[in-house]
Amino acid sequence: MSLLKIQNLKVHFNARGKIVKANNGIDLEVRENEVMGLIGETGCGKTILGRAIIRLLSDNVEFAGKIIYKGEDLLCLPEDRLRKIRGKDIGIILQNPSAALNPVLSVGDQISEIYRYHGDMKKQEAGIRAAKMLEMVGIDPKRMYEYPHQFSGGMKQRVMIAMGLALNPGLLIADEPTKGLDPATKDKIVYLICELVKKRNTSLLLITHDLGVAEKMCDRIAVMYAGEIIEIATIGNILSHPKHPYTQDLLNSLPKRGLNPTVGESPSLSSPPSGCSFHPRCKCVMDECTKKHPVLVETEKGTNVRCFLYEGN
Ligand SMILES: Nc1ncnc2c1ncn2[C@@H]1O[C@H](COP(=O)(O)OP(=O)(O)OP(=O)(O)O)[C@@H](O)[C@H]1O
Ligand code: NI
Repeated sequence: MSLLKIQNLKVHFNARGKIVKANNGIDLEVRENEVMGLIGETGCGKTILGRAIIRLLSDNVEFAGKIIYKGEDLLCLPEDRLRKIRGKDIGIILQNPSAALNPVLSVGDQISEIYRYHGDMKKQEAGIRAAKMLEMVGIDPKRMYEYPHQFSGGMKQRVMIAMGLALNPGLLIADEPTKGLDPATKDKIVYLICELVKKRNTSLLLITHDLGVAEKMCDRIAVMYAGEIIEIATIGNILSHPKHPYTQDLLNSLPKRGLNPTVGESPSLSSPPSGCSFHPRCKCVMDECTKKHPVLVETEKGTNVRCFLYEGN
């Protein structure tokens, strides 16, 4: 069953007269109880997509398309309705917990605030709930009176997870939840998120650079390039039969496969190359790739690819 269905989503910024097409025609579905990974190199539009779902973006932005959550188009909702959905139905763990946490509020108060705002709870009751959430993410509830600067990177990330899941959302969006953590802490955080979303029947949209993390956590993967999705498949198929030349390059850039990153620079989102945005860097480039824009086509059940190598097959 589909929980979130994004249809032809366009998120364009007007940045000093230039139109930055950060998301340019995204089609993506997240099913119930599914972990969907979103991968792609820096600047390709992953964070913007995560934030667009709950419209947590700057004012210089224009949207088009649909973001259907449980049958309702979030793009049509007024701000006050959306504010109630944020956190309650859709939780988000923002990139960089140090910036996302309030330095002058204790971690307990930051979690309590969520319950007081959404659940209309009294201070004491909200405090009890906050302590339970801390315990759930493996933090001694006695530490609820401490401030973010007293916590390590991994602990701050645990607090973010507690906040993201506090109201038991149907969907959790986690933006680079393991970034900057050492390998052992990373593994623990990955394990914790996986365990919690399974236990609570929460779907997860996981944004990550790290294919190793995606491999451990995801059921399916959507690969983004220059504001578009260029391949969607199960994690098994992505790892064993990557179809798009860019996905193949991404896999080859894994340390265990020789660490060969894609040559060339990622394209400008305000003036992308003609035809397929990836053609200037593509090892399989053909004549038509420079002229026509490929569409996302199903190559086999459950695998969709945006590449002329597979069109017409
Ligand atoms: N407010 C804004 N105005 C103009 N352009 C923006 C704005 N916010 C983001 N962008 C542009 O949108 C593009 C996508 O950014 P985004 O943060 O989604 O990338 P990302 O894939 O999450 O990268 P990373 O992996 O580094 O986090 C970038 O080129 C960025 O410069
Ligand atoms: Ni990002």
